[in-house]
Amino acid sequence: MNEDEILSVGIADLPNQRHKIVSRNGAALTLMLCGESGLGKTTFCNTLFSTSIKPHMDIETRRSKHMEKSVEIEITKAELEEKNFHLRLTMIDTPGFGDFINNTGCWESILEFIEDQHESYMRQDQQPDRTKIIDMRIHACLYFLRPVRNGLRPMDLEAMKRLCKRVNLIPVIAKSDMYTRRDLAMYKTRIAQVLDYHQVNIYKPSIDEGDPVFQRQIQGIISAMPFAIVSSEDDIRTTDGRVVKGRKYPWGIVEVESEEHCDFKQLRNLLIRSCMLDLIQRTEDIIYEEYRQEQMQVRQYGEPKLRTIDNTKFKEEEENLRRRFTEQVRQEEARFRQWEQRLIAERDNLNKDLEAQHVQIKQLELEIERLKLNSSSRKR
Ligand SMILES: Nc1nc2c(ncn2[C@@H]2O[C@H](COP(=O)(O)OP(=O)(O)OP(=O)(O)O)[C@@H](O)[C@H]2O)c(=O)[nH]1
Repeated sequence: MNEDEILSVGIADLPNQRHKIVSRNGAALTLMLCGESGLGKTTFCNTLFSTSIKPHMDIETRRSKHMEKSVEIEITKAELEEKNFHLRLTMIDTPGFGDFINNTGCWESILEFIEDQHESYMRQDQQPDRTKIIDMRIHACLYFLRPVRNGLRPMDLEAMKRLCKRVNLIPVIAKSDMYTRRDLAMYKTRIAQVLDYHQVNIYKPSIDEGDPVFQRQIQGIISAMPFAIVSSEDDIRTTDGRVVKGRKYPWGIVEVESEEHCDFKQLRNLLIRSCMLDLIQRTEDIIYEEYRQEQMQVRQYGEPKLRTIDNTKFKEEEENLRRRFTEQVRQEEARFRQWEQRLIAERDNLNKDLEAQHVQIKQLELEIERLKLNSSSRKR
């Protein structure tokens, strides 16, 4: 054995062994895309992995989905490989989210889906055989925002308040090439302030104490939050001859990967480079654990989850149904009362007729009696 071989045995080689195991096994990453239709979720997904993972929705389907007025869950799976590292990717899209005039409670079905994945894992974990566990717990939810003057739309704030408790939440300002630099800086500050004020706990990568290069990278990612991104699946040739992913305008080219133009690169670093493991570990060790502990406090081991009727949409429907039912009962009662009064009036009329006929009969009887008396007195 030479000196190098001796050094590569034992504790000092643990990181290499770990690296080999992780490379061999690969990783499974589940990402959720949330945000109203047309904000560029599909384009982002395809730009992120430089391949057409998700097909674009055609206009007709998009229109019919709008008519259905429901939030759907759409799952796309893909296997990616880079430098012998396998990534089993699951993308979860939420078509219909925030697309209607009344968006009250539209986050409920998404929240329920996220919780169902924790629940499903917990139940499988309680089984004797845990070799075939299907784990669909979501490691990060990218929330696509369309900023407004005061930062966030109330619906986005309400949705994020709830989602941040169950998933690593990453707010993203979509289509940032639509805003001027000054507006974008203002939106970023306001969104951060609003989220902070309302204690919306968005994902912040943990800073590794040891490695200064890694620390700088993470600092860069944190300072870019909330990310303002531009996505594009098109290759554009720049004036200096480079071919880049970008969007071409009469006034110039927006390069997706340029840190001068947007934060796409920082977000990509976070998701699939520097912080992928942190996202997965935080989901398993903190978010899932919190869910498990909460559930274990309110139910017995193995007992099914209690479905509380706190779905705002259901509550609204229930309230409408109750109102309609009360109104119908009120109308039926009024109709019945009218009918009853008509019957009473008819009965009174009949009684009056009867009375009149009775009087007539009595008069006729008296007449007969009188005639009988007259005829008998005449005979005598
Ligand atoms: N200006 C600009 N346009 C973008 C950007 N990203 C996507 N788009 C365009 O926006 C349109 C909608 O993009 P999609 O990716 O289909 O949006 P989506 O959120 O997936 O929409 P749904 O499929 O309806 O949920 C397309 O024409 C894209 O080319 C961006 O960063 N900037």
